[in-house]
Amino acid sequence: MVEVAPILPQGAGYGVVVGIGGFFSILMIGITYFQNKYTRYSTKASEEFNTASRSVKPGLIACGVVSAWTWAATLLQSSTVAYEYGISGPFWYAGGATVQIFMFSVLAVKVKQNAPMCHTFLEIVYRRYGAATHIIFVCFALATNILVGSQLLLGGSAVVTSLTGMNVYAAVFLIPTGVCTYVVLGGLRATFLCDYSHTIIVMIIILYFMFNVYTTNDLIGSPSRMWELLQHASDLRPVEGNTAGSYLTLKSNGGLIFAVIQLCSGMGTVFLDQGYWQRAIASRPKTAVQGYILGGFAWFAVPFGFATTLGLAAVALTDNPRYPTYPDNMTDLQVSSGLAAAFGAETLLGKPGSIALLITLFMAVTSSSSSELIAVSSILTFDIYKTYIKPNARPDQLIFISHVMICVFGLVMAVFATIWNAIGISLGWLFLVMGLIIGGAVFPAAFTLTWKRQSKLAAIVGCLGGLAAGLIAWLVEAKVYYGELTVATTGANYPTLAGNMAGVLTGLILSVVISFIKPDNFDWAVTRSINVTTPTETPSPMMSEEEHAKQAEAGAAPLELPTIRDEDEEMLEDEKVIKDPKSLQGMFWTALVLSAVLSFVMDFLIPMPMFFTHYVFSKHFFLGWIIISFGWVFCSLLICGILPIVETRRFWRQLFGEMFMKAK
Ligand SMILES: NC(N)=O
Repeated sequence: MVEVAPILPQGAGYGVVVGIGGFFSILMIGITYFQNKYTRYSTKASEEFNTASRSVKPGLIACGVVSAWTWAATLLQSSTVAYEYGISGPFWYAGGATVQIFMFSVLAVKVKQNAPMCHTFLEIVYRRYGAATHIIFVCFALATNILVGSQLLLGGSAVVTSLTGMNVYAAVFLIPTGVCTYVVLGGLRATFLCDYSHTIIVMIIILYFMFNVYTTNDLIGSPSRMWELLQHASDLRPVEGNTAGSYLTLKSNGGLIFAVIQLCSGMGTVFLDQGYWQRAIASRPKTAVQGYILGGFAWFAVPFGFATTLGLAAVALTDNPRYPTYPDNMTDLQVSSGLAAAFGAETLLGKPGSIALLITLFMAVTSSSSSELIAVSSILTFDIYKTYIKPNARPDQLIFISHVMICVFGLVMAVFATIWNAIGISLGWLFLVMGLIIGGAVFPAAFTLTWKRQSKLAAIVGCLGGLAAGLIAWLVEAKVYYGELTVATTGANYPTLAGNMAGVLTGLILSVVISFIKPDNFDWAVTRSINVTTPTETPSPMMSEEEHAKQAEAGAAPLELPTIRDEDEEMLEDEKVIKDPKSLQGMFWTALVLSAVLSFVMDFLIPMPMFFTHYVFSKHFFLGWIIISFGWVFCSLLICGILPIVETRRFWRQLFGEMFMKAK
């Protein structure tokens, strides 16, 4: 696919993919051993495996959100839009996909109020609307996971292949193998711990690139030199639709179109991805909102910092003899495959840069894949197996099915990525198109949990009408505007913009109009009773006293250990909150106001004045922009790296005491 010779040997590709995957699997065995021995959360309990016992604190939730939302595309497509539109690309990539995480904080608190014991958002659909609607939503949810999962592998494998020459199909199948292993071993909680390490590594490598490019590199080395090189690139290759063709302006028509696509598509890929619901379900009730607001804030820095560095470096260095495609420009396929970042890293830093990129990309792909794997496994276990095949399944059967489904979905992701590779679908195409396929279900899904007036008819017609409108608008626009339907025309800006907007907005309009004509008046008590039909049937996420006694005989820790006492206390506190959903009403308003204000500031107040005034960044303004990007990445590192340790410091102190001093 790519004419540029790989800079690294094939062994580096296999080493990273197999070696790091193997390392994390071994780490997971260790974590699982200590979790089962020193805490009450047993990975053998299906509640713990799939919901982390609904006990995770906000720092780790924020980190998990960042990790799930950091795709290959977050690094690659953000650099592509930096390459295509200049400084506006990274801003819109980040701003256009952060607000959905902020908005999800509202759904997170609503889950705790209206369906606190659910495992998946689809269980809420089933209980509220019945089987037909449930099956439609399951199809949308699985389509979302398949599109996202295969897109992760498509982007990751393209760059691994470009950098190392590793066989692309080997990469596609080997990347999920290690992830499947560690997710099967550890379940959701242990996945959070791997998310933690992966996210920190990604952020440290982003800082490594940023410091190199903006402080020491011989080709750039300072913001002011980057500004000069971008000015020069604007003269050589002016950007159509940007003020004066400049790479240094937010007045970019292409950038703005991308922003709208990103907003619509991101709503689908957050609201319909069980991975984000799973993190809300795993949160402690009082802190779910914090987890999502902090997670959104922290995630912004990943594409913003990375693409403002490597994407812009690729623009600045395209006409440098060290650039891999020199003296040519990148081909459209290379750009669309997300190779701007790879070429930028290679030009700036040679082999060390390529290795750093390979590692950060692998971390991003594996941590978001782990989220997809356990999300789909929950859907297939609870929404298909338990709902339609074996309603009285025992916990050990549920765990077994969860394990099998993780492996099944790992294979499905790889098969779809293989298909995209074989038929010539690139990361950029898939990224722009996937939102229009799933967008119709965004608002019907959100309203299922938040709006008691949405009727069953409105939910169904909203989803299917949105899907039809999205597909029609997309294909008609491509045919009318370009005169033919090809991969190139269907992946272009205007058709994908039309499709994404039509999908999401039609779903919204149909759901609202139909619900107003004939509204439902749903009683949330019905969804609050999911999985808690009688007190004795309440599934315990913790080990029972008997289970614990059995484990204690086999060497597990006794129940009176401080770690275990604290876990019991937290569980009791959370149960009280869940029994009184009104106690979360303050959190709901906080989430609503914060997400609205932050979204407005991020996507309107900051960029629009610069867009409408056609402002081109001066050297000083660019310097300020870069300083902010550094500051933001550091803040994100604090949120994801330090906060989870601070909020669990008591646990770690007790755990080490129990492990090394045999404290009782
Ligand atoms: N997760 C995204 N949209 O990068």
